[in-house]
Amino acid sequence: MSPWTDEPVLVLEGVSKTLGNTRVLKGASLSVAVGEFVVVRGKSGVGKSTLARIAALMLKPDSGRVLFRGVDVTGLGDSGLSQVRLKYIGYVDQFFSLIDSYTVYENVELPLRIMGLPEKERRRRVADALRLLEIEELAGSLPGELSGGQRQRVAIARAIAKRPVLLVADEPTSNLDNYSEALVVSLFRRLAAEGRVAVLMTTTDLVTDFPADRDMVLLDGRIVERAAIR
Ligand SMILES: Nc1ncnc2c1ncn2[C@@H]1O[C@H](COP(=O)(O)OP(=O)(O)OP(=O)(O)O)[C@@H](O)[C@H]1O
Repeated sequence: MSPWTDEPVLVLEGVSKTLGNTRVLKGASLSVAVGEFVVVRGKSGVGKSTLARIAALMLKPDSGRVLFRGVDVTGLGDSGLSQVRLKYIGYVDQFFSLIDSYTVYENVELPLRIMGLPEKERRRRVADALRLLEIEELAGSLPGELSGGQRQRVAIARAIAKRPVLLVADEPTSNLDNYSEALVVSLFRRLAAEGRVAVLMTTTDLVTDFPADRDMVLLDGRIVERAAIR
């Protein structure tokens, strides 16, 4: 049995965050366990990226607790947090953050190098991730040669190649055509269902039905069940 079967991977408890003069999060709470695919919807500017960055341990809340695999990580220093991120978290940000001088293959491989994986394992994981995102033919291309949607799929491939325990994807479908959006969403659903990962996805899409275990909305700094406001 997996050591964290019953324990949510990530718990946000009453998390608040002010950026500039804006109180973006006002006691937001959420939990995600391995096997779960959780969607957080919200209009532009409501704080989805702020929430995603806190969930990916990229940003600390002003108050509230962040538990990762049962441990309160709010007090951890930068190097402790970056160790946890490197080992356990895949994060897809809104800007893709690809390295322009690296090929698609090299971009997806980079975190695996930093993790210290042997070359054969790196090759296997990169090939798997590129295949799952249907971008094998782009392996030798540079990011500058790709469309926005292709770059987004590369960023998702890079995050899943790490085989993270927690995958945080901030608006990962915003640049995708309908086909690619369905591909990505069903991939998240499948990876979670296979019990390999806890997936947290944000989206500005308030309409589409996603195959999520929990469908939440970020509203006025808090997270509520979508069903409760329909
Ligand atoms: N560094 C910052 N300094 C001041 N205000 C900020 C900063 N970053 C974000 N904000 C503000 O915080 C609020 C939430 O931003 P955030 O990026 O989390 O929203 P979002 O829901 O992800 O938006 P979008 O869907 O447009 O990406 C916005 O009002 C934004 O203007």
